[in-house]
Amino acid sequence: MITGQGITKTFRQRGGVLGAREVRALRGVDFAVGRGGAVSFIGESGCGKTTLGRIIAGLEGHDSGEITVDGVAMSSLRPRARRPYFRRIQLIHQDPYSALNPTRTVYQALLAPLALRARQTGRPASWVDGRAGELLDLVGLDPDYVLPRYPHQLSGGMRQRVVIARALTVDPEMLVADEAVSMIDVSLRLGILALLRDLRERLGVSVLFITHDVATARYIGDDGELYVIYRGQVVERGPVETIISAPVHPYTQALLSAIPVLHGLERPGAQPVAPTGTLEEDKPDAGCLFARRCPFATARCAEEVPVLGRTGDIPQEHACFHPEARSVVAVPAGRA
Ligand SMILES: Nc1ncnc2c1ncn2[C@@H]1O[C@H](COP(=O)(O)OP(=O)(O)OP(=O)(O)O)[C@@H](O)[C@H]1O
Repeated sequence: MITGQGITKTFRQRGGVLGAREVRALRGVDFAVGRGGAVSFIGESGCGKTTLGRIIAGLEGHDSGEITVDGVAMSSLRPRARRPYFRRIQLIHQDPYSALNPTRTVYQALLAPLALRARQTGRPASWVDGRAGELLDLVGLDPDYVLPRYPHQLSGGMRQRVVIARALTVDPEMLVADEAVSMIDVSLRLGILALLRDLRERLGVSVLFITHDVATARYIGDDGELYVIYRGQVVERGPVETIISAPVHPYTQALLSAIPVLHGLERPGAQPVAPTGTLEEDKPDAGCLFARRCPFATARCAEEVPVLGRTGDIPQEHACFHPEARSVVAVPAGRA
């Protein structure tokens, strides 16, 4: 189980005509991902998703809050002692080409981490070759074809499968997939998403999926949880199917309205919820962060901060004073 409590992160950006400024990338994010579980963080560009993924994978520090891995608080350990824990959390980047060294064959890319793994687990060096083949099989690649090849000789989908196989060399507990299919040809995306779902079932590895596209989040697993994040804050959280079929936060509704196709959810008469303004415009931090763009905001929203939690008989958690399941759905394909 990997958890985060109250994770905050502020970047200080220097330069530019406006001089230095602070960007509050994360404002107290809580999450929990159990063994074999699937959690998706969705939100528009700049909402803090990538920052969160990097913090969870141990690649970026945070200002306050706590990450625990199997009950061990990372803040209680020295940086060196944290490494074996963070090694269990492997990040899959959106660009598989830049993640692989172009001068190394797939065999060479897998050799180093597998040799290290063999030493760590007391296995003979001969184990490495067999394991490389097993891992490629597991990600749906033919080892004989792929092992001697360089990244440029493979398709984008195959390269991403190699990256996933390499992440599996350390027997991870969780894969953090940051827009893992966004740079892959549309025809190959579903295959990668199905692979991640399959790995959850076969290996019990959990998947934390970071995306701006809720339709892809669904494929990771219907049993998954969705976290909708806006300006560094989780505004709605719950089972993926509940949130997609009955979102209650106006920001989630706006996100879903922006999706051109969501098969099976097109309802006649549904009206898209259109947020007003842009992300940059709503600078003030008082009250609800979404208030200035929200079509349903009242005076209360500008003054009081809504806290993530449940109200009434709404099943999912939300941070909104006026939650209401609205019929938002996407414009069917071709009519966007
Ligand atoms: N290293 C950094 N230095 C300064 N500011 C940063 C840094 N990394 C991220 N930011 C800022 O933090 C905010 C959140 O960025 P982040 O990349 O986490 O968002 P995101 O939701 O992943 O967006 P995208 O989908 O475009 O990658 C943005 O305003 C970004 O400009």
